[in-house]
Order: sequence, then C-alpha cells, then structure tokens
Amino acid sequence: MEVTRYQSHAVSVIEINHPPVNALSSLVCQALFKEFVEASKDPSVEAIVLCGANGKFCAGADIREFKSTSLMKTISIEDINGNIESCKKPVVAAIEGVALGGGLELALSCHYRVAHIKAIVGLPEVLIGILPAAGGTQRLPRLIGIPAALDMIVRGRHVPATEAFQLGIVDQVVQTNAIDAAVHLAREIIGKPLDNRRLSTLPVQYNINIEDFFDNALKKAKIQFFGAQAPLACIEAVKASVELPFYQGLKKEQELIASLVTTGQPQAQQYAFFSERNAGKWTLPSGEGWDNVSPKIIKTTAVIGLGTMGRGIVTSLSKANISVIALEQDEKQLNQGKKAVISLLEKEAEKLNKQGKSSSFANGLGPVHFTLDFGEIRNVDLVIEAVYENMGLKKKIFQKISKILKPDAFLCTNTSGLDIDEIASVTNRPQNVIGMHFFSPANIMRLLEVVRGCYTSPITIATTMSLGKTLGKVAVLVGNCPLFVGNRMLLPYVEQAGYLLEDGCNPEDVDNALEHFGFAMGPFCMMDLAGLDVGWRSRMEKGLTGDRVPTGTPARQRQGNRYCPIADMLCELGRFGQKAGMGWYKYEKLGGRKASPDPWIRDFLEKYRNTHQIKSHVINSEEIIQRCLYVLINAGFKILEDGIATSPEDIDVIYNNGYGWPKYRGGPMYYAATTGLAKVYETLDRNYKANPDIPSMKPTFLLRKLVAVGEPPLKEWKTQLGNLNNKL
Ligand SMILES: CCCCCCC/C=C/C(=O)SCCNC(=O)CCNC(=O)[C@H](O)C(C)(C)COP(=O)(O)OP(=O)(O)OC[C@H]1O[C@@H](n2cnc3c(N)ncnc32)[C@H](O)[C@@H]1OP(=O)(O)O
Repeated sequence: MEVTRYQSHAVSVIEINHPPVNALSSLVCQALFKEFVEASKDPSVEAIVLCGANGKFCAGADIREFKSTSLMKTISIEDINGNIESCKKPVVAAIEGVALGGGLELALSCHYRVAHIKAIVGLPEVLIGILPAAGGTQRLPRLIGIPAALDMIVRGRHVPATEAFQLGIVDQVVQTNAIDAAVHLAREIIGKPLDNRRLSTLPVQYNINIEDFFDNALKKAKIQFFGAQAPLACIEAVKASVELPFYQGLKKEQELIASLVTTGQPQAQQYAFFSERNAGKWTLPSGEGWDNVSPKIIKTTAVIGLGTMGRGIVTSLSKANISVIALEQDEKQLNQGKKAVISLLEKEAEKLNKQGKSSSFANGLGPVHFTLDFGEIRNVDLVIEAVYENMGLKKKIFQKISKILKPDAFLCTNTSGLDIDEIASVTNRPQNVIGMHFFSPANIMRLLEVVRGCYTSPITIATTMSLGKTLGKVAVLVGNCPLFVGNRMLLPYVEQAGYLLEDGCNPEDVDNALEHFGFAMGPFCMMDLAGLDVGWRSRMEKGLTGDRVPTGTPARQRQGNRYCPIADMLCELGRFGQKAGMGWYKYEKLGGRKASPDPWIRDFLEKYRNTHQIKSHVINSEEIIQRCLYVLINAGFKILEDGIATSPEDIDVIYNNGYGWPKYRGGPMYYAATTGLAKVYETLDRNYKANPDIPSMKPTFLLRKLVAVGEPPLKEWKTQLGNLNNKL
C-alpha cells in the first residue's frame, strides 16, 4: 500500500508509505491523489494531515522513474498540489526526517506545516540537473521572499527545521511527535479562514530592484556553476514568479524542465546520484559484501602524523564525534598540528553555527587528544597513519604499532599510491590492514578511496567503508596497484598536457580548454597548487629524472617512450608553483593564488621547441580536450580490465568527487559512453599509430572489445570482462 489513510476524530491522516524515502513514484501519486480526493469529499472529515511513514515525510519525485515516460502520463505532483491547496478543509503537513524536492513542494501546497526539530527541508533538484517543477519555484518566493527562495533553489541547500522556521517555511517546530502536533493544529484550525494560506494566491513581495537582482544572480551563477544549465533555469523560473501570474509561472517551470532534458545534463547528474549510492554496495568475487558483512563499530581512533593530511583527518573524525588520539614525533610538530586542528575545528564550528547547528567542538577540541606517546594508542579500535609518502617510514610505523595495538585493531594507511600489501606484510595482522586514500583538504573533500590489499579481510573493508560513510565521505572500494584509480588515470592526462606544450600550446591554452569543458581547474593550475616538486620527487625516485637517468639518454625519451622534461626543468629553477610564487604561471606573491600567464614561460617554451627542433602547430580546444581526456578514459578501461575498480560507475564517482570533473557530464566513463566508444577508440587508435612512443594512447583491450560488440550500455560493460583479473 503506497498510501494509507486513517481517521482520528474529525482529522484524516494520509500517510505516504513507499520505502526507503517515500519518493513520489507514479503509483504513489495516483494513490495520494485518490486518498486525498476521498478525504476531502468525506463529510466526516473536517481537516487533513499529510505525513510520511517511517519518520520521513518525502524525498521528492521518484528519480528512478525519470528515464521512463510514466511520470508524464499519470497524475503529476502539481495536480496533487493544486488539489490540496484549493481544498476547503485545512490541510497540515507533518514533516519528519526529510521534505525534499517534490516532498517540500507537496508540503508548500498544504495550508500549514509542522516540522520535527531534526527534520530537513529543501529543493535540491538543481543537484540532479533539474528545477523544482511542481510549483516550488512559484510558491517558495511567495512564502519567504525572492532572495531567500532563490538561494535555496539555486544551491539546492538542505535547510534544518530551526532555520526553516526562521525563514517562515514551517509554522511550528516540535521536539516530540510531529504527526500528533499536526493533528492537534489541524483540529485547532477547523473552520478558520484559509485564504491567506494558499500560496498560489499571494503576491510575491519584494523591495529590491528586481531586474538588477536577477541580472546579478545570473552573472554570479554563470561563474559559480560554470557550464551547468540547471542553476540558470532555476533563476529564470524564480524570475517568472515575479513577472507572470502563478499558473503561467507553472507553465514556465514545465518549459524550462523540458529544455533542460534536451541538454543531457539531468541524465548525467542523475546517473552520478545513483552511482554514488551504488559505490557503497561493494561486493567481493567471493560474494561477501555490504549486505552480508557487518562492520565493527569504531569508537576510538588514532591518527599518526599531523601534516596537512593528518590534520584534515583528525578534524574529520572529530566532526563525526569519534574520539581521536593525534600522535606526532616531536613537541614542535605536535604543537603546530594542534594549532592547525584547533583552527580547522573553529572554522567547522562556525559553518555549523551558520546553519543553526551546534557542535561538540565549538569551544575546544571535542574528542581529540594530542600526544607524543605511542603507548597511549594501545587500546584504540582503528589507527590511520598519515605520515608522508615514504615506504620505509610507513613500514617502520606499521611494524611498531602492530606490536602495540590490541589484536583486533584495524590499521589504515593514508597513501595516494603506495603498495598496501608491502605495508601489510610487516605487521602481525595483514588481514586488518587497508588503505584509506583521503583527498586534500581531508576535512572537506568528499572522496575516499578505500584500498583493499590481497590480505585485507571483508570485515576490515566493511568497517572502513562504514567509517567513511560516518565521516560524510563517498567511499569507493578499489584494488591495490600503483596510484590506485584516480591518480593512475591522472598520470597520462598530465603527461599529455606536457606534450601539448611541446607541440605548441601555452599552459593557459590547455587550462582554458579543460576549464571550459567544466573542470574546476586545468592541469597546470592544479600542478601549481599541489607543488611541482611533488611529481618531481616521484619521477626522481623512479629514475625518470636526476642523477639516475643513464648517460646518453635523449632528453625527450625514457625507455624508448616519449618523455617531456619541461616540468623537471622548471623544478631545477625552483619554479615549484604557488608556494614559490612561480611555476607554470606567475603569482602576485609567494603562496599567492592569483595565477597570471607568465611571458617568461612563453619565451622558455619557444626556446625549448627551437632547441629540440619541434615543429609546433596551432592546437584548438577540441584537440586539447580529446588528447587529454581520451588517454584518461583509456586508463579507466585498463583499470576495469585489471579489476582495480569494480565498475565504470565507481570510476566516475571518484572523478566527480575527487578530481573536479563536472558532474553535469557524469564522469569520464559516462562521458566516453555518451561521446560514443567508437569515436574514442578511433581517435586513440589514430593518435597511437602516429605516436607509437606514447603507450597510454594505445586503445585497451576492453575498449576495443566494447566497440566490437556494438557499444553496449555502460551498465553492461562489466559482463564483457568475463573472467579477467579481479583484484577486488
Ligand atoms: C522529469 C520530470 C520531473 C518532474 C518533477 C519535478 C518536480 C520534483 C522533482 C523532484 O522531487 S526530484 C527529487 C528531489 N529530491 C532529491 O533530490 C533528494 C535525493 N535524495 C537525497 O538527497 C538522499 O537520498 C536523502 C533523501 C537525503 C537520504 O539520504 P541517506 O544518506 O539517508 O540515504 P541514501 O543512501 O541517499 O538514499 C537511500 C535510498 O533512497 C533512494 N532515494 C533517495 N531519494 C530518492 C528519490 N527522490 N527517488 C528515488 N530514490 C531515492 C536512494 O537511491 C537510496 O536507494 P538505495 O541505494 O538504497 O536503493
């Protein structure tokens, strides 16, 4: 039963019951419409309360149905809303848990709203590429004014009940049962006039210059959400609430949503939404997985190393109210780390405060304790080692802590690419060792690559994945190989960016093309931010540059393959990026963030091309994008072949959440599927034939196979892998 109805004296309570989140599927809409009409006609009913089962009002339209046309054919949410709003009997929404999207739009059509103190409301449609097209863009401005409504709609912000009350979205906030409170209110208002409670009939009130306001909002959104169409459509729809009568405003919502669908962005964002949810559903080839292995509850943790990553991780654990012992090797580093953590926690508390939420760390360190004494961590449930990327050092620490810790404690290493098995092999419990690859800043970035080694037990995976969720991360399980998934794919991308400089581009040409594609940052800006010395050190360790390069090796070749030495040359000149005030760009000061194209670099590149007699050519944005992205995608296919990622969706989740890939393009593998695998394959193949010294251009077996079998949909790619290697 999707919708149930019962009566409490003169009040009819209509409850949506569609687990897990009471989404408005077409069946729910039909049932809700029917029950509501019956209740409104029933002479024994004098008021109606609308609520959701299992402590959740409603998470909006059923996104799973967006692909089909059924939603269009049957009762729409706005049909129900119109009916509710015009009802002669008072209707009260009892909001528990969530009222999001169509759920809040439903509540806005009710005459009164009562919310539980822990409830959240919002119109997050923009985050899945659409707009609140069930009257939300027309009713909310009439209720709370244009600026507040626009902010909520364009950012898709979740608003806690207390703020919703302050804004005037809900009429009452209760600490007890919201349904009982709504029934109580419904009884009180029986027979009272409802005219000023029907939002569609109210004027939109404002005392601002409306033209300027919307012009500015559009300008800001075009920069902030570069390339995304939904925020712009949201602004246009809210503007219509001022310019058009209510029913024409509703029509405008429909026109805008129809036009968004033609851009392909909603489909990509909805794919990203479900891919994120599926990432948590890990399964091993043995059949063990998220649904049959219970995680251990983690109450106490320790973080070893309070550098940039360690500080972020401590902050993240503390935010989740998990007890942390933060460990450093000397007093100076401990104090520096402590100061940094306090400052990060203060910023976090400030953010929560602005959202009307309190925090356990508002006036101090919350559950964090700092120490130099390894002995203090002996009883913790889980340790995260976050020292710098050095295998020798990490092994020393793991050897030491595995002797100290209680036998069932978990040992995690925060590494961006080192071998988990090698680290595990020095411990007395390799089955409890796992990689946790956090992204910087670790207290902000949502992505967490959970790296399974060959000894890692299912319970260790379950525990780490669950801890990731508790920390508010999107945890993705990946296999153990150099650089794991995200960074492994990034390597050929950055390599191509270097070749583009040799072939005639300037750094800003490459960055502009990729930023225009939608990346938050192009590869050269990214390197300047991270520090060019990071890659330089790693290339030195691999013998690609520095003293260990065999004499007589051509400058632009390593082991017979093409090599671009420009980044090494900049490092030799101390151009390490932002921290040095110069790198691929110049900056206003040491540590400055404002990058300007550097004439010195242009000059340097000219001379470099002359020295190496490189004939440069004009390279357009399309070539830049294809060259950089197709090798990245190709590496993604190789990762699938090698069984390092379970699915293309997991790769996309990693790129959407950790590498600034524009969500409205779904992720690199989704992008490959929508571009056409044959096009990706043919371009790579052609380029590889012209450049056999660039192995990353050679189309992978899986890509070739998928093209050969007629490009099956992305969901079916895995089946083409058959029994290939699975490292998960
Ligand atoms: C094309 C024409 C359309 C016209 C209609 C236009 C007007 C209305 C539009 C809308 O309402 S669009 C939907 C707006 N709502 C949202 O975007 C909310 C999305 N959901 C969430 O933010 C979260 O899921 C949550 C509700 C805050 C719950 O978070 P939690 O972390 O507790 O659980 P999750 O793992 O995220 O979700 C659990 C489970 O529920 C599924 N799910 C969530 N929301 C929806 C939904 N709106 N429709 C369908 N399914 C939903 C989610 O996929 C998970 O499923 P499983 O993975 O467990 O199968």
